[in-house]
Amino acid sequence: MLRSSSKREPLQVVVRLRPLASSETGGTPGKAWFIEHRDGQQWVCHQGNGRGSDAKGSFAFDLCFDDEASNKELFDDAARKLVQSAVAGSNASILAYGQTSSGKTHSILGTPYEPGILPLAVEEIFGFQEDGLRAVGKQAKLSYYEIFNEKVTDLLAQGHGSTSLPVKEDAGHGFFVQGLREAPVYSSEDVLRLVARGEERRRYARTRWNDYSSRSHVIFTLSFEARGPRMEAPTGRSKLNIVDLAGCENHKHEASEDGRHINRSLFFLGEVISRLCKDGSRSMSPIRRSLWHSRKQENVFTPRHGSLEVRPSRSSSPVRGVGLREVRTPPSARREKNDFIPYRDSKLTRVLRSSLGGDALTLLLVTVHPAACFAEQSLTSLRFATKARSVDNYIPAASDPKTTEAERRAMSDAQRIIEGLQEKLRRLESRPRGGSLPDARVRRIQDDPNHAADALQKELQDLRMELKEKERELANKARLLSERDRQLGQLREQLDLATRVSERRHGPDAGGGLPVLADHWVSATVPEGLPYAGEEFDAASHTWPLTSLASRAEDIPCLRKSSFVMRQQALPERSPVSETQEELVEKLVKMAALQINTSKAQKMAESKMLGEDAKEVEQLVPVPSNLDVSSTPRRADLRAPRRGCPPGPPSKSRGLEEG
Ligand SMILES: Nc1ncnc2c1ncn2[C@@H]1O[C@H](COP(=O)(O)OP(=O)(O)OP(=O)(O)O)[C@@H](O)[C@H]1O
Repeated sequence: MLRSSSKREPLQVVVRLRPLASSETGGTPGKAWFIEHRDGQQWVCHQGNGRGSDAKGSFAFDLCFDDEASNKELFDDAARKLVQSAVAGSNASILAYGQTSSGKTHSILGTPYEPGILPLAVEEIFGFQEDGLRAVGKQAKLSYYEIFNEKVTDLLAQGHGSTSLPVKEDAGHGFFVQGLREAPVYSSEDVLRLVARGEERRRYARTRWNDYSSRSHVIFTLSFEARGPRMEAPTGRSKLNIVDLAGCENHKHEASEDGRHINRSLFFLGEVISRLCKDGSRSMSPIRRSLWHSRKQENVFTPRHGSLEVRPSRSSSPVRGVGLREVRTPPSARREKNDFIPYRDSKLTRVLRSSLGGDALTLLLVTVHPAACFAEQSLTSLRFATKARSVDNYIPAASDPKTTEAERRAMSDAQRIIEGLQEKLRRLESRPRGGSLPDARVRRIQDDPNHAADALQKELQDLRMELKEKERELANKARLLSERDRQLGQLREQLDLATRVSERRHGPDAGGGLPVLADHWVSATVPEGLPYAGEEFDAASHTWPLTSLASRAEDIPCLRKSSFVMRQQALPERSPVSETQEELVEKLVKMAALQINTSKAQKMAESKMLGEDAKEVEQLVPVPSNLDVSSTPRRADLRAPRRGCPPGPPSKSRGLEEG
């Protein structure tokens, strides 16, 4: 029911073989894998090609890139459209998975001579318009963090507070990293500078197979907020995640503590993927699926060229010639048995929740090391990739204007609550009879098993009803929210209209929507020490000129000149301010205070990171929640804003003309 307005989008899986250096063959000659285009599909094939004991089979994928493919080709053919979708308003994720040294970081970050997916994506986002994202009414924020040994570290921040950040869950955001820095970015230079800074903190180490091996999962997130010309509150949000997963390692060779953590978190990732495979429909042909079911008892199945292949078992089989090449439960059976997806088992799967079975368009890039000595690990990666092809994500119909942000949020809330209840139900169903129940209940079951069974049955039924009730409640909530959105839209239209009427009355030269206000001082009760206070705020009189707001209009989207023009010279000496206008001013001042304070704080945090001015950062205080606005005209006191001045009372000598 909740997914009716979403579009099903399977995970897109692409495979890349990296070039093989002669020093890397590990004693085993040659390349083990090659790419073949056949039957309108692309295959990664093992050199053994199905013959002899070396045979590993072939795997079909959406796209395969051989060792001659460049990062640019990879980006153009596989990643560019996801990046564009993220800017347009859908969530999108690009995940790089593969064994250590298979080329994940090379594909994601690249080199100065061959930029990878990340820099190419940034170029695509900020470089396609002269005015970057502003031209399309978007603002972007960047976060960059790593998960190392189950600990989240903010790569953009410094100090103790930035390591071991908790991953929390809430109704509005789903899983999120608490306390993570989100830096506003306006150009590709901004992003790449911060990424370069983050890379200095990222954990790399020399391993047996890679001189510069990533020891952590690294997550780059660009969040986009859409804002209309007059609407200060964001009207839409989307995210682009680019994830460079740490490489899986073979325990025989690498038994380090880090390696074990990496393998464990990748195991949980594999578990989530396995549970999400509904029926393996993309990895299994109809013939194979029916054979699977008919031969369930015998368990004979090898994924090879989409056909069934019978192979002698490695282990002893009771039936000669019908061996157990792979013994697996069909995914559909697993799914029926247990609909619960274990996202909570690791931090990695929590933060990737929306990319796996969630609401993001997802590209899984699986990198393969072609050396024969890595054939087993490559095979594991290719099996993982095959499984991932049958995972479906559900993309909200972003292009449908009827699907509001509020509805989308309500839907994901509902989804989470349902998952929680399903988990509760599952636990209850799988609870061992007697053993783990409290003593009193055990006694009751022993005394009267029939009655106890009825009671448990009833408990189950109640839970199911609770689940249904919650679904209904959330659907109502979604309806209410969309109604509220509609009303908000109407109010905005009314405000628009009022502004236009005002413009007509006072003429365009009188300064747009609120001409009579420009000549007034707004007295605002703001706590002392507010970071912007020193620039435009008279701490002694607690007075803040609206003219300074107008001069900041360039920086503050809510005060863009197009929507809030003030030209003091053209205005009458004194004009009355109506109550409604007063209210409007109060709102604008509040919003401006929040905006200025936020951007200031972010800039200061950045300065602190650079170690430039730690004192100023300490002076940060919370944005005031109440601003008392009075409309007393005080033209004689008007002063022009003083950009870049240190905190303190403004100079009395400056005149209006300087504005
Ligand atoms: N497509 C490619 N073209 C040229 N060189 C490559 C390519 N892919 C990988 N390499 C080289 O192989 C080495 C290992 O690659 P990389 O560090 O990207 O592997 P990785 O999968 O990220 O490893 P780890 O998981 O250990 O971090 C690097 O020296 C890299 O430059």
